[in-house]
Amino acid sequence: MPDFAGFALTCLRGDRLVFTGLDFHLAPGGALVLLGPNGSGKSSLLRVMGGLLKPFRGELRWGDARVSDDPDAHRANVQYVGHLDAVKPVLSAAENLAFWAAMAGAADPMARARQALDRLGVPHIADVPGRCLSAGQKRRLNLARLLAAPAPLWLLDEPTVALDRAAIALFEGMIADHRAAGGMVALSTHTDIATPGGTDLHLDRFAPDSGHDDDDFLDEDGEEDAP
Ligand SMILES: Nc1ncnc2c1ncn2[C@@H]1O[C@H](COP(=O)(O)OP(=O)(O)OP(=O)(O)O)[C@@H](O)[C@H]1O
Repeated sequence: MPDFAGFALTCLRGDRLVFTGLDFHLAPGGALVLLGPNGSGKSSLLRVMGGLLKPFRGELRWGDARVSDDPDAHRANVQYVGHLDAVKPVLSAAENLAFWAAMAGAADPMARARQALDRLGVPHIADVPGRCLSAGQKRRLNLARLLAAPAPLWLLDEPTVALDRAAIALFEGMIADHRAAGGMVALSTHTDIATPGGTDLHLDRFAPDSGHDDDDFLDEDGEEDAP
């Protein structure tokens, strides 16, 4: 499994410089915990890492390859679970997951979906339509996507929001297993999530300081890059 790293990353959203000069490195089995106050850029960095948002400056590398040379190949290495739930309301929980498993090329998507729901402790929601799921059940369903449609790099934006304690424990076990198999994870959180041996990355340390001439950035491209 290759390393994943970012160098001298600068992120601009709208007309706001969010972070600048940010480096990170993830080795196989590694975990990066993104910390910082509201608005410090945790979600933005996860989107940059996933190729959903182009960095204004800097570059990402997957092993020796520059991510910007083949963004589609990079997206195939990533499973991103964000704030907005991706649950289709008319499909059952299992059908929602089977869709993702099929997209990932699973031979038997429905079997994979049911296994993933079992692992998340919610086999009983398999036939429940997405619109009838509770917030925590939806979150478990989204996290089950990590198992139903596996990828080496997990990018997780506040993954434990709405989860009860039992679900958080299950989820921590999933992360440990993923890392033990050489997978990598970057996650943002405002709470404690057990990631033994993980590295904390404090986004507020990369906030543009008062010495920056922000006009240097805004003159070139004041707009946010499209995904
Ligand atoms: N779609 C967008 N367009 C323009 N600006 C945005 C957009 N999304 C976020 N921003 C801005 O980017 C900055 C960083 O936001 P981001 O969501 O990355 O922070 P965060 O650390 O994840 O915050 P929180 O802890 O509240 O989730 C904020 O100033 C925010 O207003």
